[in-house]
Amino acid sequence: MVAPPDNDVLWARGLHYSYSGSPALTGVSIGVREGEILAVTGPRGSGKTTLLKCLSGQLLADPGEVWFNSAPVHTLSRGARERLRRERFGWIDSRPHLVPELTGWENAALPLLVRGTIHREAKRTATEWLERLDVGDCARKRPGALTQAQRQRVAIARALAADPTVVFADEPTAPLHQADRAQVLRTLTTAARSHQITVVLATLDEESTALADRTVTLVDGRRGGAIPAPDASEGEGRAACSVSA
Ligand SMILES: Nc1ncnc2c1ncn2[C@@H]1O[C@H](COP(=O)(O)OP(=O)(O)OP(=O)(O)O)[C@@H](O)[C@H]1O
Repeated sequence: MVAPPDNDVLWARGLHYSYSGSPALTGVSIGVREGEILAVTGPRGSGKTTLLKCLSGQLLADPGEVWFNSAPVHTLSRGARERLRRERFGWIDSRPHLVPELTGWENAALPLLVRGTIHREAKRTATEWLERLDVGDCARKRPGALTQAQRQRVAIARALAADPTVVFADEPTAPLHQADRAQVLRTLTTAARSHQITVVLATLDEESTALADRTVTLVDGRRGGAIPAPDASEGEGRAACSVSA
Protein backbone atom coordinates (compact mmCIF):
# COMPACT_ATOMS: atom_id res chain seq x y z
CA MET A 1 0.00 0.00 0.00
CA VAL A 2 1.25 3.49 -0.87
CA ALA A 3 0.45 6.14 1.77
CA PRO A 4 -1.51 9.19 0.54
CA PRO A 5 -0.18 12.75 0.38
CA ASP A 6 -0.20 14.39 3.84
CA ASN A 7 -2.37 17.33 2.84
CA ASP A 8 -5.27 15.23 1.53
CA VAL A 9 -7.91 14.66 4.18
CA LEU A 10 -9.45 12.03 1.91
CA TRP A 11 -7.60 10.08 -0.70
CA ALA A 12 -8.86 7.25 -2.82
CA ARG A 13 -7.12 5.11 -5.38
CA GLY A 14 -8.46 2.81 -8.07
CA LEU A 15 -12.02 2.59 -6.76
CA HIS A 16 -14.19 -0.01 -8.44
CA TYR A 17 -17.72 -0.79 -7.36
CA SER A 18 -20.38 -2.96 -9.00
CA TYR A 19 -24.03 -3.53 -8.13
CA SER A 20 -24.79 -7.22 -8.80
CA GLY A 21 -22.14 -7.33 -11.51
CA SER A 22 -23.06 -3.97 -13.11
CA PRO A 23 -20.10 -1.60 -12.78
CA ALA A 24 -20.88 1.80 -11.22
CA LEU A 25 -17.27 2.93 -10.58
CA THR A 26 -14.36 1.74 -12.66
CA GLY A 27 -10.99 2.87 -11.35
CA VAL A 28 -11.71 6.29 -9.82
CA SER A 29 -8.85 8.00 -7.97
CA ILE A 30 -9.32 11.27 -6.14
CA GLY A 31 -7.76 13.42 -3.42
CA VAL A 32 -9.66 15.94 -1.29
CA ARG A 33 -7.76 18.66 0.56
CA GLU A 34 -8.55 19.69 4.11
CA GLY A 35 -11.19 22.45 4.13
CA GLU A 36 -11.82 22.10 0.42
CA ILE A 37 -15.28 22.21 -1.14
CA LEU A 38 -15.14 19.67 -3.93
CA ALA A 39 -18.01 19.31 -6.39
CA VAL A 40 -18.49 15.92 -8.04
CA THR A 41 -20.53 16.30 -11.15
CA GLY A 42 -21.56 14.17 -14.11
CA PRO A 43 -24.70 12.93 -15.82
CA ARG A 44 -27.35 10.85 -14.05
CA GLY A 45 -26.06 7.37 -13.34
CA SER A 46 -22.39 8.36 -13.76
CA GLY A 47 -21.52 7.13 -10.25
CA LYS A 48 -21.58 10.28 -8.07
CA THR A 49 -23.61 8.77 -5.22
CA THR A 50 -21.60 5.54 -5.36
CA LEU A 51 -18.36 7.53 -5.14
CA LEU A 52 -19.59 9.48 -2.10
CA LYS A 53 -20.70 6.24 -0.45
CA CYS A 54 -17.30 4.62 -1.09
CA LEU A 55 -15.41 7.68 0.19
CA SER A 56 -17.55 7.82 3.34
CA GLY A 57 -17.16 4.10 4.08
CA GLN A 58 -20.82 3.22 3.48
CA LEU A 59 -19.78 1.00 0.59
CA LEU A 60 -16.55 -0.92 0.36
CA ALA A 61 -14.86 -0.54 -3.02
CA ASP A 62 -13.67 -3.80 -4.53
CA PRO A 63 -10.94 -3.31 -5.36
CA GLY A 64 -9.86 0.15 -4.25
CA GLU A 65 -8.34 2.09 -1.39
CA VAL A 66 -9.80 4.93 0.67
CA TRP A 67 -7.68 6.82 3.19
CA PHE A 68 -8.89 9.35 5.74
CA ASN A 69 -6.28 11.54 7.44
CA SER A 70 -3.56 9.18 6.16
CA ALA A 71 -5.17 6.10 7.73
CA PRO A 72 -6.73 3.34 5.64
CA VAL A 73 -10.53 3.08 5.72
CA HIS A 74 -10.80 0.13 3.33
CA THR A 75 -9.16 -2.26 5.80
CA LEU A 76 -11.41 -1.31 8.72
CA SER A 77 -14.12 -3.64 9.98
CA ARG A 78 -17.73 -2.68 9.28
CA GLY A 79 -18.14 -1.57 12.91
CA ALA A 80 -15.03 0.63 12.78
CA ARG A 81 -16.24 2.21 9.54
CA GLU A 82 -19.60 2.94 11.12
CA ARG A 83 -17.89 4.54 14.09
CA LEU A 84 -15.73 6.65 11.77
CA ARG A 85 -18.84 7.80 9.90
CA ARG A 86 -20.63 8.65 13.11
CA GLU A 87 -17.74 10.54 14.65
CA ARG A 88 -15.98 12.23 11.73
CA PHE A 89 -18.34 12.38 8.77
CA GLY A 90 -21.66 14.07 8.10
CA TRP A 91 -24.10 13.08 5.36
CA ILE A 92 -26.70 15.29 3.70
CA ASP A 93 -29.07 13.47 1.40
CA SER A 94 -31.09 14.88 -1.46
CA ARG A 95 -34.16 14.42 0.75
CA PRO A 96 -34.20 15.54 4.36
CA HIS A 97 -34.83 12.35 6.32
CA LEU A 98 -35.93 13.82 9.64
CA VAL A 99 -37.61 11.95 12.47
CA PRO A 100 -41.24 13.14 12.32
CA GLU A 101 -41.86 12.80 16.07
CA LEU A 102 -38.89 15.00 17.01
CA THR A 103 -38.70 18.79 16.92
CA GLY A 104 -36.24 20.72 14.77
CA TRP A 105 -33.63 21.03 17.49
CA GLU A 106 -34.03 17.39 18.55
CA ASN A 107 -33.47 16.30 14.95
CA ALA A 108 -30.42 18.53 14.62
CA ALA A 109 -29.05 17.27 17.95
CA LEU A 110 -29.61 13.59 17.21
CA PRO A 111 -26.00 12.65 16.23
CA LEU A 112 -24.70 14.47 19.32
CA LEU A 113 -27.19 12.71 21.61
CA VAL A 114 -26.36 9.31 20.06
CA ARG A 115 -22.70 10.07 20.69
CA GLY A 116 -23.43 10.70 24.37
CA THR A 117 -23.16 14.50 24.47
CA ILE A 118 -25.05 15.81 27.49
CA HIS A 119 -28.57 16.97 26.69
CA ARG A 120 -28.09 20.67 27.51
CA GLU A 121 -24.90 20.91 25.47
CA ALA A 122 -26.46 19.06 22.50
CA LYS A 123 -29.48 21.39 22.58
CA ARG A 124 -27.29 24.49 22.71
CA THR A 125 -25.12 23.35 19.78
CA ALA A 126 -28.10 22.24 17.68
CA THR A 127 -29.94 25.50 18.33
CA GLU A 128 -26.88 27.56 17.37
CA TRP A 129 -26.60 25.68 14.07
CA LEU A 130 -30.29 26.13 13.32
CA GLU A 131 -29.86 29.86 13.88
CA ARG A 132 -26.75 29.97 11.67
CA LEU A 133 -28.75 28.26 8.93
CA ASP A 134 -31.64 30.76 9.32
CA VAL A 135 -34.09 28.22 10.74
CA GLY A 136 -33.84 29.16 14.41
CA ASP A 137 -37.62 29.56 14.43
CA CYS A 138 -37.99 25.87 13.47
CA ALA A 139 -36.30 24.64 16.66
CA ARG A 140 -39.56 23.76 18.41
CA LYS A 141 -41.53 22.69 15.35
CA ARG A 142 -41.89 19.14 14.08
CA PRO A 143 -40.91 18.38 10.45
CA GLY A 144 -44.57 18.15 9.38
CA ALA A 145 -44.98 21.87 10.12
CA LEU A 146 -41.94 22.89 8.04
CA THR A 147 -41.47 23.60 4.34
CA GLN A 148 -39.18 21.33 2.31
CA ALA A 149 -36.50 24.05 2.30
CA GLN A 150 -36.73 24.41 6.10
CA ARG A 151 -36.52 20.64 6.53
CA GLN A 152 -33.43 20.51 4.33
CA ARG A 153 -31.81 23.28 6.39
CA VAL A 154 -32.54 21.30 9.56
CA ALA A 155 -30.90 18.26 7.92
CA ILE A 156 -27.87 20.40 7.06
CA ALA A 157 -27.75 21.68 10.66
CA ARG A 158 -27.83 18.06 11.86
CA ALA A 159 -24.85 17.19 9.65
CA LEU A 160 -22.81 20.24 10.71
CA ALA A 161 -23.71 20.29 14.42
CA ALA A 162 -21.85 17.03 15.02
CA ASP A 163 -18.57 18.82 14.22
CA PRO A 164 -17.62 16.58 11.28
CA THR A 165 -14.27 16.70 9.53
CA VAL A 166 -15.93 15.94 6.19
CA VAL A 167 -19.52 16.43 5.06
CA PHE A 168 -20.79 14.46 2.09
CA ALA A 169 -23.72 16.17 0.41
CA ASP A 170 -25.54 14.14 -2.24
CA GLU A 171 -27.45 16.59 -4.44
CA PRO A 172 -28.61 18.49 -1.35
CA THR A 173 -30.62 21.05 -3.30
CA ALA A 174 -32.33 18.60 -5.68
CA PRO A 175 -35.79 18.74 -4.04
CA LEU A 176 -35.83 22.53 -3.64
CA HIS A 177 -37.36 25.24 -5.79
CA GLN A 178 -34.90 27.22 -7.86
CA ALA A 179 -35.21 30.24 -5.56
CA ASP A 180 -34.27 28.20 -2.47
CA ARG A 181 -31.42 26.28 -4.09
CA ALA A 182 -28.78 28.96 -4.29
CA GLN A 183 -29.59 30.23 -0.81
CA VAL A 184 -29.46 26.82 0.86
CA LEU A 185 -26.25 25.96 -0.92
CA ARG A 186 -24.65 29.28 -0.09
CA THR A 187 -25.57 28.77 3.56
CA LEU A 188 -24.00 25.31 3.55
CA THR A 189 -20.76 26.38 1.88
CA THR A 190 -20.40 29.52 4.00
CA ALA A 191 -20.93 27.54 7.21
CA ALA A 192 -18.49 24.85 6.09
CA ARG A 193 -15.82 27.39 5.18
CA SER A 194 -16.13 29.27 8.44
CA HIS A 195 -15.67 26.02 10.39
CA GLN A 196 -12.97 24.51 8.11
CA ILE A 197 -15.25 21.58 7.26
CA THR A 198 -14.36 19.73 4.08
CA VAL A 199 -17.33 19.19 1.76
CA VAL A 200 -17.72 16.63 -1.01
CA LEU A 201 -20.77 17.70 -2.96
CA ALA A 202 -22.44 15.55 -5.63
CA THR A 203 -24.39 17.81 -7.92
CA LEU A 204 -25.94 18.18 -11.36
CA ASP A 205 -26.32 21.88 -10.82
CA GLU A 206 -23.96 24.44 -12.36
CA GLU A 207 -24.75 26.95 -9.61
CA SER A 208 -23.39 24.45 -7.09
CA THR A 209 -20.13 23.94 -8.93
CA ALA A 210 -19.60 27.72 -8.99
CA LEU A 211 -19.49 27.70 -5.17
CA ALA A 212 -16.91 24.90 -5.04
CA ASP A 213 -13.12 25.19 -5.00
CA ARG A 214 -12.78 22.47 -7.59
CA THR A 215 -14.97 20.24 -9.69
CA VAL A 216 -14.33 16.69 -10.80
CA THR A 217 -16.52 15.06 -13.39
CA LEU A 218 -17.56 11.45 -13.63
CA VAL A 219 -18.55 9.86 -16.90
CA ASP A 220 -19.77 6.25 -16.85
CA GLY A 221 -18.06 5.59 -13.53
CA ARG A 222 -14.71 7.08 -14.56
CA ARG A 223 -13.00 10.41 -13.92
CA GLY A 224 -13.36 13.04 -16.60
CA GLY A 225 -11.27 16.24 -16.50
CA ALA A 226 -10.86 18.49 -13.43
CA ILE A 227 -12.24 21.98 -13.85
CA PRO A 228 -10.68 24.74 -11.72
CA ALA A 229 -13.26 26.94 -10.01
CA PRO A 230 -13.69 30.45 -11.40
CA ASP A 231 -11.65 33.25 -9.89
CA ALA A 232 -13.03 34.55 -6.58
CA SER A 233 -14.15 37.72 -8.36
CA GLU A 234 -16.39 35.64 -10.67
CA GLY A 235 -17.72 33.10 -8.21
CA GLU A 236 -17.39 32.18 -4.59
CA GLY A 237 -15.11 29.17 -4.98
CA ARG A 238 -11.53 29.67 -3.82
CA ALA A 239 -8.63 29.51 -6.22
CA ALA A 240 -8.17 26.19 -7.95
CA CYS A 241 -6.54 23.38 -6.00
CA SER A 242 -4.34 20.76 -7.52
CA VAL A 243 -5.77 17.44 -8.48
CA SER A 244 -4.37 14.14 -7.32
CA ALA A 245 -5.48 11.48 -9.69
N1 LIG B 1 -28.63 0.12 -5.27
C1 LIG B 1 -28.35 -0.05 -6.56
N2 LIG B 1 -28.58 -1.24 -7.17
C2 LIG B 1 -28.29 -1.44 -8.48
N3 LIG B 1 -27.73 -0.49 -9.27
C3 LIG B 1 -27.48 0.70 -8.72
C4 LIG B 1 -27.78 0.99 -7.34
N4 LIG B 1 -27.42 2.27 -7.07
C5 LIG B 1 -26.93 2.76 -8.23
N5 LIG B 1 -26.96 1.84 -9.20
C6 LIG B 1 -26.49 2.01 -10.59
O1 LIG B 1 -25.12 2.38 -10.53
C7 LIG B 1 -24.83 3.41 -11.49
C8 LIG B 1 -24.30 4.65 -10.76
O2 LIG B 1 -25.36 5.15 -9.95
P1 LIG B 1 -25.17 6.40 -8.97
O3 LIG B 1 -26.45 6.57 -8.23
O4 LIG B 1 -23.92 6.23 -8.21
O5 LIG B 1 -24.99 7.56 -10.04
P2 LIG B 1 -25.30 9.12 -9.88
O6 LIG B 1 -24.34 9.81 -10.77
O7 LIG B 1 -25.32 9.49 -8.43
O8 LIG B 1 -26.76 9.20 -10.48
P3 LIG B 1 -27.93 10.25 -10.09
O9 LIG B 1 -27.47 11.61 -10.52
O10 LIG B 1 -29.09 9.74 -10.88
O11 LIG B 1 -28.15 10.11 -8.61
C9 LIG B 1 -26.13 3.64 -12.25
O12 LIG B 1 -26.10 2.87 -13.41
C10 LIG B 1 -27.19 3.15 -11.30
O13 LIG B 1 -28.32 2.67 -12.01
